[in-house]
Amino acid sequence: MSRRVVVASNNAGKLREFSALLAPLGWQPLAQGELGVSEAEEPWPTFLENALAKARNACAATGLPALADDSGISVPLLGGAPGVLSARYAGEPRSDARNNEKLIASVAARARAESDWDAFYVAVLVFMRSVDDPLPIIAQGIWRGRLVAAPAGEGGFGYDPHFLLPELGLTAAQLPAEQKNRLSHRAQALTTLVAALGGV
Ligand SMILES: O=c1nc[nH]c2c1ncn2[C@H]1C[C@H](O)[C@@H](COP(=O)(O)OP(=O)(O)OP(=O)(O)O)O1
Ligand SMILES: [Mg+2]
Repeated sequence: MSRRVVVASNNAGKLREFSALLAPLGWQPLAQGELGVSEAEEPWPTFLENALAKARNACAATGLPALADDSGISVPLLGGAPGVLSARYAGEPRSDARNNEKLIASVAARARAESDWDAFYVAVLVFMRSVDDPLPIIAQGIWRGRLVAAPAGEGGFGYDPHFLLPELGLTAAQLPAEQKNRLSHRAQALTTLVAALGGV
């Protein structure tokens, strides 16, 4: 039996990863853009609230269960920035290239020690069965790494070319997709979410 679920995202990189992650679970992911769902506002200060807003928006528009992801990269040296503002870090129009440039310049201007380049990805996932679901399933994942000034790799999306996994010696953009999908914040959160969902 396949479970139809609207993936409440317009990010092509996330949609690609969710397709790969959900297929083996027997879920049938439908991109919200293909169903005419308009983009949700995400003005909140927490990943959780933004993910809830996205999931509820997709449920309301489609009448189907929805899975939303609000995610970002956090740098302790920068007080946790860009965090929930990761997608808009360098302002409008949104651009991964300009976001990466701003992030690396901000860290390089302040960094004194190697550990100042530490960073982690965060993903909060929300699964809602319907727009009035009183008990959405919520899960989070964290993936620790270190920023590198020189981008490397063609895979992934967003900040991946600058996100090094020190123990692998590769950036997230250099990992084969299957490996990123075993290790990432998004993959960890999805594993937790599916376990919490149980047979519901
Ligand atoms: O695995 C990742 N690899 C690289 N970058 C990543 C990753 N995961 C999140 N990120 C970055 C991209 C974006 O700058 C922000 C997410 O922002 P976020 O609002 O959740 O997504 P979005 O606006 O791109 O699409 P949408 O809201 O339609 O799902 O964090
Ligand atoms: Mg967004």
